[in-house]
Amino acid sequence: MPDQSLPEAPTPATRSTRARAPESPAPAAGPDGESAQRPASAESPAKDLTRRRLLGAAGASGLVLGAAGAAAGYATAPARATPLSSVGAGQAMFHVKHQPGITQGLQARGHLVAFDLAAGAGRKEAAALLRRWSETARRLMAGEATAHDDTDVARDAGPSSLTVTFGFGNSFFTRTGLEKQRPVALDPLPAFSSDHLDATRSNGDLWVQIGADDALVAFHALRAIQKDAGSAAKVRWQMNGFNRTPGATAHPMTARNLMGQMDGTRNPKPSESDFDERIFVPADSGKDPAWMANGSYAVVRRIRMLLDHWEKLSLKAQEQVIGRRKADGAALSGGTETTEMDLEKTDANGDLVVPLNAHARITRPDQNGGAAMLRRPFSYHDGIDPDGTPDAGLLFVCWQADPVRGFVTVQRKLDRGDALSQYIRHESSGLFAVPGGAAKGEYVGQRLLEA
Ligand SMILES: C=CC1=C(C)c2cc3[nH]c(cc4nc(cc5[nH]c(cc1n2)c(C)c5CCC(=O)O)C(CCC(=O)O)=C4C)c(C)c3C=C
Ligand SMILES: [Fe+2]
Repeated sequence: MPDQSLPEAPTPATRSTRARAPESPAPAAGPDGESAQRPASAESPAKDLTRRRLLGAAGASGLVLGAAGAAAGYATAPARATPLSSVGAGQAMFHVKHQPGITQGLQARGHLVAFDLAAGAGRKEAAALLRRWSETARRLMAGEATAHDDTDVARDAGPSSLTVTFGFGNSFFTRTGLEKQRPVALDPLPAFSSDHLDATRSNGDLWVQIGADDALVAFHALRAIQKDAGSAAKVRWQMNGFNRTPGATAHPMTARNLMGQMDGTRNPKPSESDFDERIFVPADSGKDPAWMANGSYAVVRRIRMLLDHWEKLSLKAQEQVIGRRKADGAALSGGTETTEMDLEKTDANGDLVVPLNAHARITRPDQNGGAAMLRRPFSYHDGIDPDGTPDAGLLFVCWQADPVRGFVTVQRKLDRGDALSQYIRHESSGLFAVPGGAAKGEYVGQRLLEA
């Protein structure tokens, strides 16, 4: 399927009521020369530039649309004179080779939600649901209203880089009688000794990841997805997360987590030659079902950070736990954030400067038989426990072509002796098969549900 990541030039039929920014600024370079905060996009820089120009042209040519060009649902809106900011105008495409929300840069706001099919709902109801969800995702990602009963929550905000991503859990295949189509890769994750998992907040038949650079846009999408579920599926669990707001700082480009570390430095980059084979299922993997071509497997872990404990450590001790400097993310062996870590370097006493159990040492692909994953997390904060402990941490979402070769291999290693493990607690877990993007006229998962 062709890469359809470029939006079409707006026509009266496809126009949104939301105005475009005159020109979105080019993203500042991240450590890899791409923007870590905005497009860590799989689009080529040329395409991305073309897209920005297109969006810019729309603004420049006065495409500030009112009732005449309105999308359904906002048809009675008065003419809109206020152009969107570059944040509001950011737009991810729905009809793309790989579902949106995997290679895009981190978004400021995220919702993860798992659903279980209702009693009596099977393959037919699931297909109808995925069709409704896909249409809602397509519309909202384009900055349009929902097809019915839009709540108006996001009407002034533009797409704000909204992405909606859909996945299937192991139990989905039993519920729908599609056991023969269940990927082997969806076999349950092994238990790890450090797990403190809450089953009620783990797994689920269906999983939806929503991300946007505006909190109202993200909530609007969450609510629409929930309402679309109707009587076919009910929410099993739901989690809210956040990242730094785009534009808040030009440097560092790599986001920080709630422990204060720069997190994401060594993520695989779309520009690397083995990126696709590490992250996405090929058409002919020999082990995945055909409907998973161009898809990926998402491992989701709610990892609480034991911040009271962590924050008592000295800066030096914190840096030894990770093996990188807190201020600039550079390896303890020296240089800048992107300087290759020297695993052999010793100090005057002959001790390794990057300790043997440092998190950034033991998670490296070259320490794990090449295992790699694309980490795309959200931080979370769900309030403060009665004893004053913050319920905060990382909604760790990682993407890979093979979860056993990726997440499981690395987590097994971490379980055996990661310096970070005494400062975190894995509280919930999910593994989902995320099919490739829907072609025009298709819905996500159609190749599974209508095979
Ligand atoms: C099983 C996989 C991983 C879990 C779980 C995990 C949790 C976790 N990590 C941090 C902070 C950092 N992680 C960093 C690097 C890093 N972590 C993983 C995997 C898991 N992390 C990998 C594969 C890597 C990259 C290794 C490499 O290729 O070199 C870093 C260093 C900076 C960076 O490269 O991103 C930090 C910091 C936290 C806080 C956490 C749980 C809460
Ligand atoms: Fe990590």
